[in-house]
Amino acid sequence: MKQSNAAEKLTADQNQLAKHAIQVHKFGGSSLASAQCIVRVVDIIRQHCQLNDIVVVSANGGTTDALFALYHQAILQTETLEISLHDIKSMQAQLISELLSSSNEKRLLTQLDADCAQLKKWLENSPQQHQADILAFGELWSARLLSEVLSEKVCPSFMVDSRDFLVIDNDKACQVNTQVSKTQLYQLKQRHKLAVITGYIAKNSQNETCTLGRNGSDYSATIMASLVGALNVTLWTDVDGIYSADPRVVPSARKLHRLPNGVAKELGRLGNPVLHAKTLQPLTDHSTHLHVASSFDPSISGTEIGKFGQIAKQELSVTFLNDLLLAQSDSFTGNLGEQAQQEFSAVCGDDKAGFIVIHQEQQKAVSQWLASHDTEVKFTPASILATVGHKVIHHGDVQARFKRSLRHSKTFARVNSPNEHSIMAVLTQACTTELLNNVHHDMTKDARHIGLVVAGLGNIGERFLEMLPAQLSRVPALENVHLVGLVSSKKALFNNDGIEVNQALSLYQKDAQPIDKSELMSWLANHPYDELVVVDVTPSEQFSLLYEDFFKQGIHVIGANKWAASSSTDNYKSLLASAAKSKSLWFGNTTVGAGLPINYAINDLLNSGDNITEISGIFSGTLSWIFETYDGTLPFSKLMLDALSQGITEPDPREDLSGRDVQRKLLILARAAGFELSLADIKCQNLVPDALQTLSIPDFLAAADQLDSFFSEQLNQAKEQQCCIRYIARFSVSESGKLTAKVGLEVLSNNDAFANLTPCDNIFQIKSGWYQENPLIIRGPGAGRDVTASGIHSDLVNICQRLNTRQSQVKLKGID
Ligand SMILES: NC(=O)C1=CN([C@@H]2O[C@H](COP(=O)(O)OP(=O)(O)OC[C@H]3O[C@@H](n4cnc5c(N)ncnc54)[C@H](O)[C@@H]3O)[C@@H](O)[C@H]2O)C=CC1
Ligand SMILES: N[C@@H](CC=O)C(=O)O
Repeated sequence: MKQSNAAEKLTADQNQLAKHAIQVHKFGGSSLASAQCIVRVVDIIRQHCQLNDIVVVSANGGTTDALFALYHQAILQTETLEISLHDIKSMQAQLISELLSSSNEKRLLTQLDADCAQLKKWLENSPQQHQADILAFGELWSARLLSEVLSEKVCPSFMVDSRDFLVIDNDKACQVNTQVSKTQLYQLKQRHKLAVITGYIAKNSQNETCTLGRNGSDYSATIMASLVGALNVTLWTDVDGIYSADPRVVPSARKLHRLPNGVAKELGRLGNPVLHAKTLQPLTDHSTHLHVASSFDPSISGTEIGKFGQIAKQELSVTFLNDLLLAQSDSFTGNLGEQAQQEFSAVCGDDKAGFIVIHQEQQKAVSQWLASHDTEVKFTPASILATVGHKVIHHGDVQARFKRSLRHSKTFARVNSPNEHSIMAVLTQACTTELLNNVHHDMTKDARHIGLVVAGLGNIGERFLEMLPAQLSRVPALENVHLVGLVSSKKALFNNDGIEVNQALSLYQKDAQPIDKSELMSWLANHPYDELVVVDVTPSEQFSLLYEDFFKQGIHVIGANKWAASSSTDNYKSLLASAAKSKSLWFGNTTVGAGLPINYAINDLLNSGDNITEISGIFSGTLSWIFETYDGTLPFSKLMLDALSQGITEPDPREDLSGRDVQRKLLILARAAGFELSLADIKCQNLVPDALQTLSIPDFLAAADQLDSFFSEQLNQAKEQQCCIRYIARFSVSESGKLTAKVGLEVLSNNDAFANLTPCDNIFQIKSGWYQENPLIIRGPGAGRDVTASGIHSDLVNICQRLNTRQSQVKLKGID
């Protein structure tokens, strides 16, 4: 969940901090089914509630079913009534005893005795008259117990029987008398205490108990939210969100992290197992957000329902309703047809073709209605299969895809819903699992939405962003990638609805806000995407220290930054282990050789069973460019400044001249080849004189001519032997397993393979079991804006291809 606003155990006087923006938390029966579940709920309340909030509860799991069974036994006057009553009482008594201290336990057991005596009386004497009163005990017991446990363990709490304030004017349509209910609720509220209120039950205008129908507690929660103007309602349940299809039937269904209100309502109407048709009704007038979250694993972000921008509006889902009736009659055409659709809240209908689709239990009412119009009707068993999405009926491509996905099925008709959020196929046979899976696949392409955050908006980051719009529009694997974050060392811009890629940098300049590490991590931890990829194009060690946290959150990383991959052996191993544990992907092909596929080649040899014995070459684009160009005509320092202005050096060129950058690259490759070593194991020749090593970057650049005499001397000596100077990296492993690694300036014959590169090119020479006599050579541009940014794009495509084929993990009832 987004916030952790823990309610400490506070006395009344300490409660000045109680916040005013009320949230409603509703816990379903499965979340309260056992003492263990209730302890989990208490923990959630401790983490997520404050004293002004409202907690709404269903009956403890299984209790409403047991009360229904009691009621039916009472009607049938079966002999098992006594035993069943005893069972239900024992279950409650056990929960009380397991959860409460002895004095409160005694008090609640006495109340339970009294309740059960009353229950018995009603069951024996007048069950039909008291059906709702009988069912109401479930919520009553659940609320009473939870509020006692909270008072003992978390904060002062009190229980409210919703029949003391919630008035339903019309039993059938469950119309709330808002004015009366609101006034009475405010009278009942106690300052500085957390209210635990019964869901599912209310009273009618005759002051009798009534129920809000199956799953009515969700409806109770949203009614209460609308009465108190709550900002958020969280439905804590046994699933971790709403999926693009029922995940028990469609394994490739993916979680919908954000659903626009209208779409959620339509899903509820058309059979979504989590959302119920009435739940969203009370929330139409103001901007309350609804969350669906798992009480079995509150750390998983669930589904948020509310007002969202473009990306959330792109989501498509598929749902179905079986056991319906197709009713065809002349009376269902024209105005009368429209009237019939409204009268029976038809699932769908067509007033030109003359049919409506209704629930089976409405058959009698429909027949009677038609009899009064003296028309005939034909009823046929039917089902509907629908694709649901924001204003989906207006999307020609979705219409065409839906039609195509149904090409092998016998479809009676296709109908657009009047609210514009669904296209329904009416079938005269049941919708099968196979059909649902096929249509889901065709409609959603089992697509996963991938959020992209770019950190580091300098030389390479800027070029990466310039290339991004064209990449997104032409590479199929990037179809569902959304740029959602831009981060520099001081500021960040985040937008869950996506940052317009064509204006990314100007939007960043205009809207970015200062950010610290904890704000950054909090945003990243709460992103609403199936997957999040962070591209690290900073040169920052600080930023690389966040990788561990990224991996713990399941975030994927593409790094051009070399710090993490060349950090200490312990840290490197721990990063690999964290990434593996949370299935995070970590790509860093551009850390060595920019866009050249050197890391891929090494991985491939290793994965194919080859043994690498030697890696050597020129690994620095900067040093390649400088030494290939340096013939004594221009001073060395002039060439270095030139390389800096071309964007091929590190932000501080001393990283290159000191050999550190090459040392890191050699370490990265040796590790990729399967060897365990650290930077200290690689001898490094530093070409920066001591006097220049500690200067600021501007001071170093101003004093760069102090480099010249050393290099001119080295060059002249080499020339005398018909040779040249190059900065070379060498790694080798002997037959006995001894590792040797060094980077430094070497004098090479002018004919050497490393001596004749195009300036700025890198060359990598690999010897292995398979490439012994004739080594594998990879050569090409190894630094620069274009090649590095395109190398990062290549990593992004690779990551997205892998992520797109991943199945989402459905969590039901907290089972891993
Ligand atoms: N220039 C090249 O040819 C290649 C560069 N790289 C690597 O790419 C990375 C970026 O290089 P350039 O773009 O040339 O550097 P740059 O200095 O032009 O840009 C770096 C950007 O990172 C930002 N930054 C610094 N610390 C940060 C932090 N803690 N959090 C967020 N942002 C931060 C800076 O504000 C700046 O916008 C470096 O790690 C470099 O080693 C890798 C391969 C080739
Ligand atoms: N300065 C580096 C840039 C890439 O890592 C180089 O020249 O290779």
